[in-house]
Amino acid sequence: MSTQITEHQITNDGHLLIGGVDTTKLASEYGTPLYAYDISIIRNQITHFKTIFEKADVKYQISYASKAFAILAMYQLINKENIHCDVVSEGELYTAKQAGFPMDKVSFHGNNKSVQELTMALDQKIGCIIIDNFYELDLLKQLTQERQQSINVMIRVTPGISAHTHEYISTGQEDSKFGFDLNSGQADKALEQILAAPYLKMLGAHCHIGSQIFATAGFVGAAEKMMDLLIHWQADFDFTATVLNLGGGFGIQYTDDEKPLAPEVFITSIIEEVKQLSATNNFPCPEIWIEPGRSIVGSAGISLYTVGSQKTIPNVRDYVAVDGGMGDNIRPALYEAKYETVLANKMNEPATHKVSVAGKYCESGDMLAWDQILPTTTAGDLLAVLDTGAYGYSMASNYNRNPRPAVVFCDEGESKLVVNRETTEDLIKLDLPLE
Ligand SMILES: Cc1ncc(COP(=O)(O)O)c(C=O)c1O
Ligand SMILES: N[C@@H](CCCC[NH3+])C(=O)O
Repeated sequence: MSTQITEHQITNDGHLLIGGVDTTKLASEYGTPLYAYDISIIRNQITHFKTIFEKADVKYQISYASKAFAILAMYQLINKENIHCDVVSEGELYTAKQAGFPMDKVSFHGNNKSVQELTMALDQKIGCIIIDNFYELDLLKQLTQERQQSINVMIRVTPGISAHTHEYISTGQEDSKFGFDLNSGQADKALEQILAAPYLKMLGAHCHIGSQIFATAGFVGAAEKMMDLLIHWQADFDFTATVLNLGGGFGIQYTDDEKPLAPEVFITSIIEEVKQLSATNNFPCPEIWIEPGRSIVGSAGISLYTVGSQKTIPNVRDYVAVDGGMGDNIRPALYEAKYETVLANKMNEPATHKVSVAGKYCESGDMLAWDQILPTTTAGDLLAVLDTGAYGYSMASNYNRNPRPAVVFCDEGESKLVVNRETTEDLIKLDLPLE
């Protein structure tokens, strides 16, 4: 069984609890597949991040990377925790707005923001636009000039740091679609243009080296390069940045053999580097922003499925199929991501069988987990995939015309439905008949 589940999370009759709620009750009340979140984990993680900065006595901002999980209730939850968030699309910005999230606490990311998106950001007077490229910079100069409206900006820089993670989620290397390249001087050119633009208020620089990172070296290297950049900007452009945004990417534990560093290890090493370079260069210590996504929501969520068919190939493999798969969690198919699973209705039964958990989609690659040691599995059992809170529901699709699952928040033994299950009628809502 996963080391991440303690005896407090199991009922006497062997049912997995989440946020104090029996998962078998969740399944019968809301159906499966179902995303269930223990929201105390989200709150605690945010408090934990805050405490690290407060102990270090530096100015900081935590900006939740909402792409990890972006629904109305999530924006409302993080607003209660009084942190910022970043959005990457009109849809995320709209959801945050509808959730009543304060627009001045929103930053906007993206490597190809449309005129419509930039206009919406200006209409909503959001906190900051993180400019990614010269095309966007030109658009924003033009729009702010026409509207005679000022807006805070930062630029995203690719610092030339390779994070040791899956290449699809590595973003800080020079050869990346994101950001202004540092080595060729693009970042300096962007700064000059911003300083000359009357309505763009430059806060500082941003970088994000990648996601699911397990070592501090990349963050420390990025902090060093970014501080060098800010010091150079002060010396050569007479511009003193007030914000250094070092992005997200802090890795979490998905499987027993992964050993991620605690957030304090990452954050403390970043803070120390920034503080030390500020002091030695007589540069005012900038406000340090981070953009954690996965590390805030990942371990708070599980996906619940009902077991259906099984297939045994003698001397090869036993497959157990569930009623969801790559439509509600694309990560195993996309990144070969690994998860731990449990039989949520048989937590006290001995785990004796090695099985691989297949989804129901028409793709051989639609597997949720390989080689799981579970109790004897029968049709109707409730299977939980653990730690699916980040980039699970947010990357869900309707492939094979499967409706997307419902989402519930659980806390202190109570559950609340926060996203309805899609229906088959919903699936044809946008379709138009030929005749
Ligand atoms: C700019 C930016 N910030 C923050 C994040 C959040 O990363 P993570 O969920 O790994 O913390 C991402 C996604 O990788 C990102 O692209
Ligand atoms: N979607 C990725 C994370 C990186 C995306 C954000 N830049 C994942 O599921 O691991």
